[in-house]
Amino acid sequence: MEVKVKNPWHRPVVIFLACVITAGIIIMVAISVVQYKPLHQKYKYGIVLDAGSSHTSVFIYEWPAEKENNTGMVRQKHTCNVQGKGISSYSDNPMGAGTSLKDCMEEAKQKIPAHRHHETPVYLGATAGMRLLKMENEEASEKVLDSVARSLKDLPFSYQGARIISGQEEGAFGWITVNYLSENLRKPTGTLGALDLGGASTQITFVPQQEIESHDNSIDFRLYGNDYHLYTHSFLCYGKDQALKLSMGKKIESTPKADETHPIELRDPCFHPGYNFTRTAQTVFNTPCMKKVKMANENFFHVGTGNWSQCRQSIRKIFNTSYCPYSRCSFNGVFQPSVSGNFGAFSAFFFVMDFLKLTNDSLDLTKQKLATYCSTPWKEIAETHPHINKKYLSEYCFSATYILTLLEDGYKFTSNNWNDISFIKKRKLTIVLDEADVVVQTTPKSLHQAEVIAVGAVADVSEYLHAIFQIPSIFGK
Ligand SMILES: Nc1ncnc2c1ncn2[C@@H]1O[C@H](COP(=O)(O)OP(=O)(O)O)[C@@H](O)[C@H]1O
Ligand SMILES: [Ca+2]
Repeated sequence: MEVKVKNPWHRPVVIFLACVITAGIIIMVAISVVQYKPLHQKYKYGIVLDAGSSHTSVFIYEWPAEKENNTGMVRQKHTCNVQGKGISSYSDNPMGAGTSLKDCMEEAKQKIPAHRHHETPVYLGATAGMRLLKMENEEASEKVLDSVARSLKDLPFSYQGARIISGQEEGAFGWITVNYLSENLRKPTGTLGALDLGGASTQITFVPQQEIESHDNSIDFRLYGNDYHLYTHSFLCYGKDQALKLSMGKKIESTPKADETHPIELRDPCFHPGYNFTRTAQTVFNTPCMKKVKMANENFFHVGTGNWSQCRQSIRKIFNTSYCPYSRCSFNGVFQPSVSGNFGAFSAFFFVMDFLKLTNDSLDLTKQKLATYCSTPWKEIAETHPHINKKYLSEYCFSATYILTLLEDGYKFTSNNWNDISFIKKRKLTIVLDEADVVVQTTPKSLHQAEVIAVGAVADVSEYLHAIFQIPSIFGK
């Protein structure tokens, strides 16, 4: 006979187990609810590194994965400034270039949800600092690029490339950015020309009113269903840091030595009275922008005299306007149609003019204010701005005078069209995507490749970024 043994623990165990299972279900539901939210935010991301001559910035873009009403807003979700100098400064320690990106890329990992990492494209574009390093020491420039590439490939993101972009591309990107910012590409109204002042190069890009006489200065785009025919030029060595070296180099070469035992005293009208520093000639001549000189190991005294009109004269000497193989030139024999329409001036154009509060004046008033500023004693300037980086602070007089000379004597802006230039901070980039066909193409010689890109309407930003980064292949470089 079978005896049913009554287990006294049976009911409590069942109750206990039921409780545990219920609690488990609640916890699991709670976890999935919490996780459900980001999953259903459905954003996509892209990362672009702008490796400038003076520093590298990391931009994270974000846009809805599924476009509602066919419109997708792309926003710059986050910017991170890489600590230290630009990647081209790592020529003696290439590994350091890759390492320098670590903190910002760690931040990118935090800002982008983990489940999106693998599909997030990451691009690095290096500008004029690396162009100069490549001219000076190609092997070193390759090592630096290898090092940043390796560091980006080590991340969970989708590595798309790290390369030096051409001056033409840089001009084109600047123009596209300025016009995206002002939503001009979506309106039938005119576009803004773009003026970009970096440390090592400067770019001018606009829709010309006359025929482009030199092939190298022409780019053709199709964006949002409109065709654009642009003039662009990038002046290598005419960013404000290289221009300062060019201008100081010229002064040093024409300064007589009092005697063999004393260093040269460079009396510099572009620096404030009372400014006085000892420098090595190496800091001026260590650039492929100038001929190597013998005195590179010598010291010189850099002494400010604060005279705006003399400063202007000295800066004019770095622009060669004595020859022009075309109907019109800006300087150094470079073709340029006359400037027309409105311009957005950004990067160092903005930093400098904004610091000096010179963004809203007439050309004449700008000159008057600048003359007063340059003649202000260095002690007074330094006391008024104790928290501003001393290098920037000491150079604002030079930088602003250079900006005026470049715009007036170089690009031929006049007091009549000076106020067509708006000094703009690149605001957070917001790109509105609807059925945006981003098509980029250029001269007939590489039309084949251009057509390949032209076939597909750009569905989302990663493709837009891709298209942008493809420009060089269309340029046939
Ligand atoms: N707050 C500031 N004041 C003055 N100059 C600045 C400021 N911030 C950045 N700059 C300058 O802006 C320039 C930026 O150039 P960068 O983009 O690094 O070089 P490039 O585009 O030539 O590769 C540099 O000359 C840098 O010193
Ligand atoms: Ca730049």
